[in-house]
Amino acid sequence: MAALPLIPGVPVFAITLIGNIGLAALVALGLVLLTGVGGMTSFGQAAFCGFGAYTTAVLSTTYGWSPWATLPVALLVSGSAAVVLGLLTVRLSGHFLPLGTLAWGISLYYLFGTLDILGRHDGISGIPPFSIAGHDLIDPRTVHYLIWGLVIGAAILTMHLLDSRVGRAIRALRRGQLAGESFGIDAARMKLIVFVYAALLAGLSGWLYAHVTRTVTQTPFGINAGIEYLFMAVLGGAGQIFGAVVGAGLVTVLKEALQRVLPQVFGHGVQLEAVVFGILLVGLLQVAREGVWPHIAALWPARGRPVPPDAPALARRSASAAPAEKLLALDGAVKKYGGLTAVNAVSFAVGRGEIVALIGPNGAGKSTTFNLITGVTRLTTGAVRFEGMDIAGAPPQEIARLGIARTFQHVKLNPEMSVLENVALGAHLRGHAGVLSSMLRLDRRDEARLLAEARRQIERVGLAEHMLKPAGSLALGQQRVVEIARALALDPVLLLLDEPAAGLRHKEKEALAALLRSLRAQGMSVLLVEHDMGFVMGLTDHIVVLDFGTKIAEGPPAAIKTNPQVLEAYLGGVA
Ligand SMILES: Nc1ncnc2c1ncn2[C@@H]1O[C@H](COP(=O)(O)OP(=O)(O)OP(=O)(O)O)[C@@H](O)[C@H]1O
Repeated sequence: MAALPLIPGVPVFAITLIGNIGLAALVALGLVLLTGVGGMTSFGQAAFCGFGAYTTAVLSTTYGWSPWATLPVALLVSGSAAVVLGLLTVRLSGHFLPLGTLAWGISLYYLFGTLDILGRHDGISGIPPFSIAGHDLIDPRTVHYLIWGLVIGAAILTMHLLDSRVGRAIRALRRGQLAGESFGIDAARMKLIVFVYAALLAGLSGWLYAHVTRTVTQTPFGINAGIEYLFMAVLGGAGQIFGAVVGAGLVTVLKEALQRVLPQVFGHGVQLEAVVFGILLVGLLQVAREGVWPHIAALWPARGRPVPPDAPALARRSASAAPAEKLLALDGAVKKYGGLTAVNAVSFAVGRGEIVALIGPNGAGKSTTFNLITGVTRLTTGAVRFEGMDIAGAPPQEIARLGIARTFQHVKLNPEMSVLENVALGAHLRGHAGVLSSMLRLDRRDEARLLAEARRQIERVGLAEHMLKPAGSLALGQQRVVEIARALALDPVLLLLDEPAAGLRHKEKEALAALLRSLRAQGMSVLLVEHDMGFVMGLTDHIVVLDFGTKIAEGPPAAIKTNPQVLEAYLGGVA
């Protein structure tokens, strides 16, 4: 890219077109993060370009500021607008989220064309060009370096961000919030961060655009442009950083080519560009659903990550403040769903260094009880105490912070992320790196310790050979074990395992039981839901039996085995 303007014979028109690709790529890059990685669809991204462009246009024409000096203000305005709109929008889910972005995208477009200070429909012209030491950067060949320098810089910073503690948290959002929240990730905050980040890139693009074209009107900041940017991100390969550049290139070149070729074929009276453009894009997406970039990337061998080297261990949780208390105690816990009582006045306790099983037939209320403990569902009445503290009503992030880690009945890993990265997500609360330090690569020591911890936990559960594979490529039983490693990476005091042995072979079950015994010997407590009675009876210290939401028995395995009520209700006479 850098050499392009130096190559003799490359026409200025081509350089200008490539500059436009760069401008679009900046916006698409934000969308890659927002939509492709974070799973939030935005049609309104062009409006943030508008904030950047109009801010610098007003400051540099009306107030005579230098274009360079307006950059921080342009970013501040775009970023502040994103905070306000993000607070309103990112909490929406499903189709409400894109509809919300459409709504403010349209509103802002009309606002830009209505305000006197922004020149109404005529916009603002006479914007000064960039200049360095008295030399104006008017020639597309020189502006080229500025545009592409910023695109490449933004791509590198974004790449760093994605490959970090914060990046893992952002990537985890796409598969639903619960798994991330259960490991202390504040999903609402993460979404807002991504939203603002994408808006800043769009604002940067708008700022550049204003001083490159030197005229700003509302047209490039409307919904049409917003849709086009989204197309670029999706077509290039949503979620792929270089996809943004490829998508921006494809859409910009295709539009340009159609505008040149079609009038020659069909005459100037027929405007078919939009129709043909639409058909071509839909066709391309049919062929390459994941976008174009993965197909390009497949042309050369993937560079695998190495197994992370050893690093100093992360700090461990300090000992409990109230060791005399039972670790976990449910006291008359009730959960009603309308007329159905899923959990009916259930009380039981888990002591320190104890393995307790919660058993019962399907629909007995076991998972609901788990959800009450982990803050996923709110109690109707009753209490849940952890180390003597009432934790009923605390959100999952807070529960994780206290040292309660869980696995899920329906595995909630990010299948595209490696086993290592999934497990590292479990150690999120034990790291400290934020957005800026991640982008600037100042997080490497923190990151090395998180990855080394993830590696240790993966080795501990016996999955070392699968460490670098995508989690989705493992057998379901192994994925459950990955979830256990992820839970262990939190450095928990209490481990909640929802059907950990489901899908495991006999040998794997034995290994799992040995692991849980060794955790118990180290003082960890485990509460597990399990249908495999052989596994439960041989492992646990105490069993709680639920039926139709009510506790019908509890005691040591030997007593439960022969309890007539349990045999009647749960084992149905099998034993
Ligand atoms: N969100 C919900 N809304 C309405 N009813 C629910 C909800 N979640 C659970 N239930 C009902 O509560 C009861 C207990 O369900 P729960 O999933 O806790 O049982 P379980 O013992 O975990 O069963 P399984 O072994 O099949 O997972 C069931 O009747 C279920 O249909």
